[in-house]
Amino acid sequence: MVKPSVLVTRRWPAAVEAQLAENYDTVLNTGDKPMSPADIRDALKRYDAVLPTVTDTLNAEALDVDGAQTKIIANYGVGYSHICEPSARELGMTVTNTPDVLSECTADIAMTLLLMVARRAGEGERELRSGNWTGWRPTHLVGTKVSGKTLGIIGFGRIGQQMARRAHHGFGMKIVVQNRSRVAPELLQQCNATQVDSVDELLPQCDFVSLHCPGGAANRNLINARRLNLMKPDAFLINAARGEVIDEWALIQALMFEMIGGAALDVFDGEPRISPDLLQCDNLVMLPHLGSATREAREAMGFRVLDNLGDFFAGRAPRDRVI
Ligand SMILES: NC(=O)C1=CN([C@@H]2O[C@H](COP(=O)(O)OP(=O)(O)OC[C@H]3O[C@@H](n4cnc5c(N)ncnc54)[C@H](O)[C@@H]3O)[C@@H](O)[C@H]2O)C=CC1
Ligand SMILES: O=C(O)C(=O)CO
Repeated sequence: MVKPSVLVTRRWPAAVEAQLAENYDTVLNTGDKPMSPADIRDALKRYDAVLPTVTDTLNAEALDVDGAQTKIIANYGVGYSHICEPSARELGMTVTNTPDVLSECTADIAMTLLLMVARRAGEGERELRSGNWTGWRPTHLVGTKVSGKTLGIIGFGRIGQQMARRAHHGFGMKIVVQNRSRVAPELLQQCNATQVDSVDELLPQCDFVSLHCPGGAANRNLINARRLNLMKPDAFLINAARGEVIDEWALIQALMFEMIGGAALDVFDGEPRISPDLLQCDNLVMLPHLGSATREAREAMGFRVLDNLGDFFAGRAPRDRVI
């Protein structure tokens, strides 16, 4: 029997690549170079399945293909705002993602960011490594206490709920959530959380605000200059969602003029390009999109893609179909 042809756009964990090669006629991107929209368009004409990640652009231009061969785009990652939904639908392509298996690790990174920015850990490390540490003193790098403070979570889905658990059960934080739809009372009760009706209502109440909604056009600049102004002047903003959810220039202004206490980012608009202005902000912690970067999560994401492909090519509905 002829095996379906599969293109993997980046290197994946070895165990997953081996399994893919066994099950499918697999082409790996051994150089691990990001593919251009033109490369993607070409791949959509040649392979039964294309397996992209967040670094691939599958916008309307890339999906403007005549005679596409691809029937399934099985994304390696949970966020799929880099895939143009109307175009994929028009082409009749199935799109799947990899939810759940990375929720804990991504929440761990959001909690890491929260702690780092509150306790000025990035500044401390930079000082020490540059040889400028002159020793302990009562006024040195004094940060903000985390325990018992109020955390606002925007987007109370899988990762937002994991973040709430860590913050509430680990640090005794009070949790306030804002979600696009009403959250089941039993989910709120698990963290003694309260749901508010709008982002504007949430922001002024919180010492920390953590973003866990999807990216994409609908949430671009959800946190803009006006909303940054609604935050307490000593509050911190955490983003392990997508860069475009924050108006980056407005955030730079807020940080430079100390309109908020600080920010901590795992994701950036137009990453891996980083605005030079962000690099000037001392009250900012930055990580290079590490949310799901654990051996365990990255393998599980790959095996979840394999499950989705297995279902699809056996004629079953893939469990993680999103389009
Ligand atoms: N930093 C990283 O490495 C990672 C980032 N992510 C990002 O995290 C996002 C969330 O992932 P999951 O929790 O699995 O998704 P999910 O779908 O379980 O949760 C997202 C929640 O956000 C809500 N939402 C959407 N728009 C909203 C808005 N404007 N205001 C308030 N709530 C809104 C939805 O109703 C949903 O409950 C992904 O879409 C992805 O972009 C995911 C994994 C790793
Ligand atoms: O899964 C995602 O959406 C990521 O950003 C990378 O894990």
